[in-house]
Amino acid sequence: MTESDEHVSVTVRVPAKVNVQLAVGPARLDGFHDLANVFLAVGLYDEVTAAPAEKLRITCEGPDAGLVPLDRTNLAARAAEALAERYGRTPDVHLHITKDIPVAGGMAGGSADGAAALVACDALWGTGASRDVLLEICAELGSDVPFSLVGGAALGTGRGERLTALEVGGTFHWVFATAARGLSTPAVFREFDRLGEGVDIPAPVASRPVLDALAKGDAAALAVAVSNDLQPAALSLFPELADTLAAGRAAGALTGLVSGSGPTTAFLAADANAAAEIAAVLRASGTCASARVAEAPAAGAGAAGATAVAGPLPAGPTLEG
Ligand SMILES: C[C@](O)(CO)[C@H](O)COP(=O)(O)OP(=O)(O)OC[C@H]1O[C@@H](n2ccc(N)nc2=O)[C@H](O)[C@@H]1O
Ligand SMILES: Nc1ncnc2c1ncn2[C@@H]1O[C@H](COP(=O)(O)OP(=O)(O)OP(=O)(O)O)[C@@H](O)[C@H]1O
Repeated sequence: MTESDEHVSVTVRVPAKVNVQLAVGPARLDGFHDLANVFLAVGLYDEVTAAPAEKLRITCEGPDAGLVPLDRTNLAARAAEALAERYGRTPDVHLHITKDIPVAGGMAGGSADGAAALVACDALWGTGASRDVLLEICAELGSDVPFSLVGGAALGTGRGERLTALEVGGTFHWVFATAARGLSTPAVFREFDRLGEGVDIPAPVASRPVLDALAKGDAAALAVAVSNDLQPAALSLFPELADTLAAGRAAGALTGLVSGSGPTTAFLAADANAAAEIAAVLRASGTCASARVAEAPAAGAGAAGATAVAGPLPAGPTLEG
């Protein structure tokens, strides 16, 4: 950084996700599960701003900021360290997270911040990492992180990190009901294993009706086709979610399902008006902490337009000066 770059900062916007299909295979020897994971990026966003600093520092603002770790376990910090290590530099960066994605909600909030931090540091440091290198680092950080980089819709195979982009033929209107407490992703996978003991679990396969409904932008067809193999495990650990699902369906949702490992519940609506109505009914139902509307698909952290560079501040006299 030269002196004139001192005030440069890079801000990257990154979306949450919902899984419109989450087919889970048996536990692998490494403890992970093979998936057929159909990701859809939705318009609830975190922002990560990277600015030069003497050493790695994380700050966070937003209603759930108190739940976010500010040490090196934060996925944004891990992303900065991974990129710095790869290019032989020090991760001398201040990462500020503006958090709007529910924490520990099954919407890949931490993964989103990891992907956004990677893109922001790459731009701030002028690293020029290729998309393949960024995707490789994302996959090291976590199974959901590559998707946060690409956004849109994608099929994730392996543990969910191997992505194939999917076509989306229209806008989908969603409502997300957040819960008063979080669920741990490893705990939900463990519960999946416990519930499946003695059962022959087939290898996961992507659902043709899900892919076709996405490609056509057909909400009614998608509502019939969605599935989440982790839902019984999430409901087993968090039985009250059944009340939220019932309330959203009664309010006119085309379908309701647990988002990923939960406990956020996701409701598909016929249009924007229906989504607003379902959110209002859910808020009044007493079965959730909050209800938010969001449209899909949304662009990922690596998309053109997701990155904004600010500064350097203009030289010369200030207003006071
Ligand atoms: C539930 C989903 O959010 C659906 O998109 C993801 O599969 C979870 O992705 P993630 O939070 O990025 O997960 P990771 O950080 O990679 O792994 C956290 C833990 O979740 C479990 N895990 C995760 C992914 C996977 N395919 N199989 C697993 O069993 C493992 O116990 C792992 O230790
Ligand atoms: N940047 C971050 N934002 C939120 N949580 C983070 C972050 N970095 C690390 N964490 C840790 O990760 C845990 C899971 O948080 P996160 O919001 O990513 O859950 P999630 O949305 O359920 O994840 P996923 O859907 O990918 O399984 C948190 O409880 C927190 O301890």
